[in-house]
Amino acid sequence: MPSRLVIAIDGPSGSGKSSTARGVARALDLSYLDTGAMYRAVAVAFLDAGVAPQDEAGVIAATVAADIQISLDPDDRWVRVNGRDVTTEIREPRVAQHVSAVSTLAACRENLVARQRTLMDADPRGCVAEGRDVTTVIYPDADVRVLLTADPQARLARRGGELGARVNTEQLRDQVLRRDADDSKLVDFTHAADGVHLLDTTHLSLDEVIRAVVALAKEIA
Ligand SMILES: Nc1ncnc2c1ncn2[C@@H]1O[C@H](COP(=O)(O)OP(=O)(O)O)[C@@H](O)[C@H]1O
Ligand SMILES: Nc1ccn([C@H]2C[C@H](O)[C@@H](COP(=O)(O)OP(=O)(O)O)O2)c(=O)n1
Repeated sequence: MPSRLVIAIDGPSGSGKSSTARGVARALDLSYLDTGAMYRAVAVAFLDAGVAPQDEAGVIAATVAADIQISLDPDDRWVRVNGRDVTTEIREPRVAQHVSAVSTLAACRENLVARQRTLMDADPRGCVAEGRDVTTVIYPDADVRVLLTADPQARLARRGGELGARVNTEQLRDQVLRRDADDSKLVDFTHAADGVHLLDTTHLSLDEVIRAVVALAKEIA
């Protein structure tokens, strides 16, 4: 394996990106970047500032101005925006409902992509980063690039298992299926680009998925 290793993982909601990326980072002793947490943090920032989701100029201004601090430790996840800890808040349904207002604006993506590249380069050991455009836009030169997929039913069941009684069936479908449809407007995370390994996780356990990605990393001379 190279002395510095970069692993890029993309996929739709509930495909297992975060859990897989954290497991791989632990197994290979690498830093971990949750790029989606940054989109979610910006959503909190614009909502806090009273900006309406339809106000594109307002959402862009809130993105550019957002001071985002994020942990790169797979065992200690936290994110702060404009000085406030929003680790728990970014997982709330109101954030999932409005985060696509950020992800569907090219200017917001450009701003976050530049920060994400810098964060991926911060640790000399290397990094495992996950999101929607890590394999294609943020780090197309990554040593290992993986696109995780899973049937919609499996993804709904996984996200439902996480959120439990906090959401009803309609809210769950909005969080997973509507959000994926909106999020795919500017990035393609359903087809594997050239050189990207496609891994269907529908019938795999989390451990099996982690082992498959670690094996890909170990294949590198
Ligand atoms: N292969 C898998 N089999 C079963 N459950 C999984 C698998 N991968 C992830 N999960 C579970 O599904 C939920 C969503 O996973 P997560 O990693 O947050 O997905 P994503 O980051 O793609 O939205 C978590 O509760 C996680 O433990
Ligand atoms: N690299 C990324 C990461 C996330 N996003 C967007 C798309 C998602 O709706 C939000 C939140 O991403 P997150 O990975 O937390 O979402 P899931 O956990 O997969 O449901 O951010 C993106 O557009 N590009």
